[in-house]
Amino acid sequence: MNLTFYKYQGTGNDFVMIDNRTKIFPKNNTDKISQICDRHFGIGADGIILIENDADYDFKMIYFNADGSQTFCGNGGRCAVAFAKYLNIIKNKTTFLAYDGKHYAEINDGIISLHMIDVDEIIVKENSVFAYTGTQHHVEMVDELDDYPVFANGKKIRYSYDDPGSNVNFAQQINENTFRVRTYEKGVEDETLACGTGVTAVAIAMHKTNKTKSNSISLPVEGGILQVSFTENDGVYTNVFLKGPAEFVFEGNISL
Ligand SMILES: N[C@H](CCC[C@H](N)C(=O)O)C(=O)O
Repeated sequence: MNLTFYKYQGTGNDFVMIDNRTKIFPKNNTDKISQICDRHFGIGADGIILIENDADYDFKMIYFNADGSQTFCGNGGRCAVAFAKYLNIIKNKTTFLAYDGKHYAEINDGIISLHMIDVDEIIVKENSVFAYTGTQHHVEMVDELDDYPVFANGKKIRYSYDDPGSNVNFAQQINENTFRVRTYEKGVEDETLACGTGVTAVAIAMHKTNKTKSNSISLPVEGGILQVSFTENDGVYTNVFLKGPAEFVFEGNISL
C-alpha cells in the first residue's frame, strides 16, 4: 500500500509525519517503524508522528521513537501542530491529545507555543536532577559542551535508570537565563539536535536548583534555539510553555 508522508523538523529534531485519520498505519510493526526512521535504509528521522481523529480534541498525536517505543515528544508536538494546520484540521490555536494527556498550542508568526504538562515530579540529586516533562529526563551541568562525550556518557546514564530508562541532558550555563543543552535520547539511542521535553526539564531543573531566578529561559541547542517559560508555586511548575519553530522539509511516498 502506498502512503504519503511529510518530513518536518523542530530545531533539528526531525520526524516523519503521517495523516493517519483513516487508520492505515501498521502501529504494531516495530520493524517497519525502525526501517522508516533508518537514515540509510529508510527515510531517516528521530521518530514517527501519526495524526488521528479524536472525539474530544482537535486531533490525537501518536509519537513513536525510532525503536518503536511510544512517549510524548515536545518538538514533535510542535511539528504536529504545524502539520495539523497544513491539513486544515486547525487554524492557529488548538487543543490536542497526546501520550501524556491534553495540550494547548498556538501558532504566532511561525513560532509554535506548546503548553506542556505541569511538572511536579522533580528529584534533586547530588550532581543531577530528574524530571518528568511528558517523558523521563536526567539533567546534569557540564562546564564546556563543545567537546563533551554526549553519546558515551549519555548512553551510560540512560541505561543506569530502571526500565524504560531516561533521556539524558547535559547543560552549560551561558548567562542568567540562558542554558545550552545537548541531549542523548532514549528510543533514538543517540544524540539528537534538540529535545523539547529535554530543554523543558533543563529549564525547570536550573530554576529548581537556583541557577536562575528567571521564569523565561532561552535554550540554544545543536539545531537552533528553544524557549521555555513557566510559573512556579511551592515547587510545582505550571503554565509551562515550549516555544520554537517547526518546519516542513519535504513530502514523499512510501510503500507499506
Ligand atoms: N525529542 C522529544 C523527546 C522524545 C522523548 C523520547 N526519546 C523518549 O522519551 O523516549 C522531544 O522533543 O521532547
